Amino acid sequence: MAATKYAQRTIPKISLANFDTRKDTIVREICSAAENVGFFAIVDHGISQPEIDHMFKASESFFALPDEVKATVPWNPQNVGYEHKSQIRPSTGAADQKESYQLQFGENMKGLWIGDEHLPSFKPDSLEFMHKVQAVSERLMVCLANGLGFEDDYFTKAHDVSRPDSQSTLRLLHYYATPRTNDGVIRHRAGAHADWGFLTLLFQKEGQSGLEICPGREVVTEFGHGDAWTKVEFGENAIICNIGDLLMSWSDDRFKSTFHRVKAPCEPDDYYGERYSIAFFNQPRKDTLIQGPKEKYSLVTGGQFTANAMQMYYAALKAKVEEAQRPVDVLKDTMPAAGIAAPVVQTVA
Ligand SMILES: O=C(O)CCC(=O)C(=O)O
Ligand SMILES: [Fe+2]
Repeated sequence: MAATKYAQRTIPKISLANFDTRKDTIVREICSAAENVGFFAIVDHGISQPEIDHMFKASESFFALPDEVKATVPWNPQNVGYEHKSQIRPSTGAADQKESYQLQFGENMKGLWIGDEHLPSFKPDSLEFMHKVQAVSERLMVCLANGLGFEDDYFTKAHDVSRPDSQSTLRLLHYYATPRTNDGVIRHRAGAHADWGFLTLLFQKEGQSGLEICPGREVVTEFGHGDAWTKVEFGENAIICNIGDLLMSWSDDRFKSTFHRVKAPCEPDDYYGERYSIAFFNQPRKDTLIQGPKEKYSLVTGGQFTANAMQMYYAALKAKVEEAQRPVDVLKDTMPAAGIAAPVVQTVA
């Protein structure tokens, strides 16, 4: 197999310290990163390392539960719950070798919080962490709105997590250790993709590397296959942020939604151990009206945008699976792309 090509690219690291007095500088830095790379890291964001470590501990405790206990909170198309090895990406046509548990703030979680008898403080601890990540997201939303010429609270109102139908999602991820065998099988972790939502915030653990990006989606090959990738490596106190497809269209393509992946370990220097990460997907309310300041794309609601994205996703996946001559049936139980709430009726038979 050809060695992966890598390119040195600078992924900006932006401090949110003294936000109120430095707001103009922070807006400039965030908008420039969003326009040029689509990825940036934030530090001095106000969530302490012990708070992040505590959430990772909760995540590890959840994934360490017996399979039959995890099966009591199964994933459903509202994009909540537990799944393992069920997410097939259009870029690979094969399931990611991971398990994940998705949590939301509102009514979609009914019956899907792991029971107190298994993990007593899991729900309150997770909700507390989610509200902290939401608060950081709201600062970024103020900057992004400001940069696009909208009122400061334009995006925060569209992502109000106190609404019962809020769709923003915290996703706990656990990638299994990959055997160092030389059998030619690629064990995908998170196959190359772009996120469909508004803005993703990602927490990683020191030493558990693997996240890579391939910017310039308009010029790279399909899903960046064969293109040059860049490793995303920051200390664990940094939050990695990336623009999703929704914000790309909401900004008339000014801000870039970028291909990224967690590399399938296959070369000697790759990281083969297990990896835990935590992603927070900001998703707008279903009734939000979405249109960029230049009206490049027609007006859609948050709900319509999601449904369109889902349709495109399943069409791409179907094409990939057919190309690999596997029965389309395998799509029946697949979960949708990252950060998106699927419609209840799936579009692929
Ligand atoms: O686990 C990671 O580091 C990335 C996950 C990701 O890109 C996603 O779930 O959308
Ligand atoms: Fe992603």
